[in-house]
Amino acid sequence: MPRPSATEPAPSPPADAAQQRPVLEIKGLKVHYRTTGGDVAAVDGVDLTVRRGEILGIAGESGSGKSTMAVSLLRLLRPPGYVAGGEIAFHPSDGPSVDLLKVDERRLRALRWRALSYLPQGSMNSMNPVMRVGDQFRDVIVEHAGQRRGEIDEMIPRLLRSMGLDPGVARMYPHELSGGMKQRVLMAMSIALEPDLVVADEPTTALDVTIQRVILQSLGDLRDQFGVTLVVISHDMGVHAQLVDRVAVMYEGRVVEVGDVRQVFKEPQHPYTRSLIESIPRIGDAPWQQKESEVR
Ligand SMILES: Nc1ncnc2c1ncn2[C@@H]1O[C@H](COP(=O)(O)OP(=O)(O)OP(=O)(O)O)[C@@H](O)[C@H]1O
Repeated sequence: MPRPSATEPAPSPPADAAQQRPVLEIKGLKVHYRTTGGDVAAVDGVDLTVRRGEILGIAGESGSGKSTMAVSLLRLLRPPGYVAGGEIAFHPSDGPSVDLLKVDERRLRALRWRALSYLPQGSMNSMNPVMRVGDQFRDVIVEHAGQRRGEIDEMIPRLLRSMGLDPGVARMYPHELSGGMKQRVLMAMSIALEPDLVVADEPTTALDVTIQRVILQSLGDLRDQFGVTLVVISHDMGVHAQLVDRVAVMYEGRVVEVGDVRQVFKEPQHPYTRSLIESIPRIGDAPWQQKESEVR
């Protein structure tokens, strides 16, 4: 095959090749915080691949670096944090690959919501209190995909229904919704523009147990119904046992173990993983045993 000349753009890979590429490849990521006592290495050389169509869990106790990694890959890291090294290759299904750490702000804005969505920790409290839910949807959709304006009124009820919410929720204000409803509204918003990847940081924290189950089910639906790839960050190993395909365990800024979730629960390789698994409260069947029994 002739090589493209310097003036000719390189041919894009065929669509099926793009589908087979991972969504995200993190290599040698280092993120530090400057403190008066010296630099803290919050993320200390992480390599991690997110495969297309999977739900990847990121586990680890508070302080292990999970959120720092999430905000870094979305380029939302604020001082005194800074990226000390590494690269994050993002491969959207309908565009060229980019290094999220180097891409310019304009391109990054174009990727947010459309290709890469983020549900930050505590995002339920980030909704605008004086705006109806439907208007908050419209804002996101119009700002990031103006040309779809005509479709919006049809899209919002469909998205709300897909997350098990009544379309009437669009007319409500955030204070009229429970925590679980708000979380589902945000999840519906996160997939409005059909992104390749959704990163959800502690999506079930601060919700009671029954609502947690509903949220986990809805997160699973995002992947099963919409084909979204998900990264779910949670300190709660029970969440990983019930939801994810693969889990990466972080400890002191490093990924100490990554693998198929059942394998990791069955035969944890790292002592830290073992201690995380042992710390799950057991009432009757343990969550990962439930998952296995559901398959049988
Ligand atoms: N603004 C900051 N200044 C200094 N150190 C920070 C700052 N933010 C986080 N850190 C440190 O970085 C490390 C990783 O924190 P990070 O919040 O990423 O962990 P986490 O696993 O997401 O925990 P949590 O779930 O509690 O947020 C911790 O040692 C934390 O103390």
